[in-house]
Amino acid sequence: MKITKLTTYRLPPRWMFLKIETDEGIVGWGEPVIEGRARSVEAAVHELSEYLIGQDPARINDLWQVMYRGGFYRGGPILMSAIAGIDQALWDIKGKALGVPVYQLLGGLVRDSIKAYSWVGGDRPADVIDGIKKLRTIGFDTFKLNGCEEMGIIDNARKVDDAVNTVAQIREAFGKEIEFGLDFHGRVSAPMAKVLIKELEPYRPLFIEEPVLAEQAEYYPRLAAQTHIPIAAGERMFSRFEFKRVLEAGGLAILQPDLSHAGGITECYKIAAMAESYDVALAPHCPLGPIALAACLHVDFVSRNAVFQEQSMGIHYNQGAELLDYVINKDDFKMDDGHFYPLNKPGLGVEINEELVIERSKNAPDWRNPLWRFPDGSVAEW
Ligand SMILES: O=C(O)C(=O)C[C@@H](O)[C@H](O)CO
Ligand SMILES: [Mg+2]
Repeated sequence: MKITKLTTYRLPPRWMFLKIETDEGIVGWGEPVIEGRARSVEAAVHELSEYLIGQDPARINDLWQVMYRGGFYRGGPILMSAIAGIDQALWDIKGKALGVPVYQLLGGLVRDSIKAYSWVGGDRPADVIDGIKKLRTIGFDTFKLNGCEEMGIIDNARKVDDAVNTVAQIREAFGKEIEFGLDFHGRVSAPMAKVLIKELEPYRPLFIEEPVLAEQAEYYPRLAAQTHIPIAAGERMFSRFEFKRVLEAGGLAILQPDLSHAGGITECYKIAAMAESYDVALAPHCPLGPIALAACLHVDFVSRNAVFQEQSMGIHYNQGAELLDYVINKDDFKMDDGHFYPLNKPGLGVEINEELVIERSKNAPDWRNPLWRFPDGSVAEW
C-alpha cells in the first residue's frame, strides 16, 4: 500500500481535519491543529507530506521518526501537531487495513470504560452552578472550570477572593457529590500560584491544571510541596523529551498530553508509559474535535494510569460546530453515566461525514483566542 494524497480541511469551530488517501482506497483521518494557528499547522502538514507520498503507511514508526528527525529542527506546537494529525491518520489506515480498532493494535483493552469530564463556565468562570446542574442531569459528576480571570504577577486579595468564592459556591451547592478541576490556564504567575493554591486547599479541587506556564515548569515540584491538591499539566508540552524533564523533576500528579499536539498516538502512548513508571496519572487534554477525542480514547483504553478524559461537548470554544457534528457514527461516542466506552470499529472508529466537512470547510473561520490586556495596557495571559 502507498500513500497517495494528503488533504486538509480547516473547519468550524476552530479545528482542522486531515484525510490521507492510499492507492488501495483505504483512507485515514487525523486532526492536526493548534487552536489559533491552524494555517501554520496546515502548512507544516503539507511540508511533511513530501516525506510521505509514495511511502507505505504501515511503517508508522519509521515515518514518525523521519518527520520528527528528518528536518533537523524538531518539537514545538506547530511541527508536533502536524506530526500528531498525520500519525492519527496512519493508525486509522492501519486499523482499517487489518480490520481492528487501534486499541487492539496497542495490546487490547486495559479497562471497560473511562470517565469523562465536562467544562463549565467560560473564559471567565461564571454561572458554573447552573452549568453543573444541567450537566449532572446527563450523567456528569466531574467538571473543569477556569480557576480565575486575568491575574497580575502580584495581584490583590479581592482577585484571590473572587477565585476562591467561585469554588466555595460549588462546594456549598454540591458538597462532595461532584468533583472539579481548576484550570489556571497559565494565567497565574509563580508567586500568585502559591497564594491561590493555599486559599483553595480547604475546598479540595480534584486537580489544579497549569498552575504556572509550561515554561515555568521548575515550579511544579515547589508548588506540589506546598499543597495536597494534585497538580496537572501537559497541554503545552509536545514530546516525550519535554515530559521526561517534568517527570524527573517531580511535582506533577497528572500528565495531560494533547493527542493532537504531542506527536499523536505513537508519541502519547510512550508518554503514558513514562508517566506510569513515575506513578503519575494520565488525563489526555482534548478541547478539540472527534478525531482527536478518538485518538485519546484509544490511548486511554490501553493505559492503566488513564484516569479521566476531557471532551469538548458544550465547551465555550465550540461556536459554530459541536463535537459530533461531522461524525456519522455518533452513537459510538454515546456516554453512559459520564463514561466513554471503547470505539470498536476498525481504525480510530470515527466515520467522518466528508460531504459536510467539504461544505463547512469552504467558510472556515480563522479562530483566534482573545488578546487580553490588564487595565494598564500590558498583555495578560488568556
Ligand atoms: O481544555 C483545556 O484544558 C484548555 O486549557 C483549553 C485550551 O487548551 C484552549 O483550547 C486553547 O485554545
Ligand atoms: Mg487547560
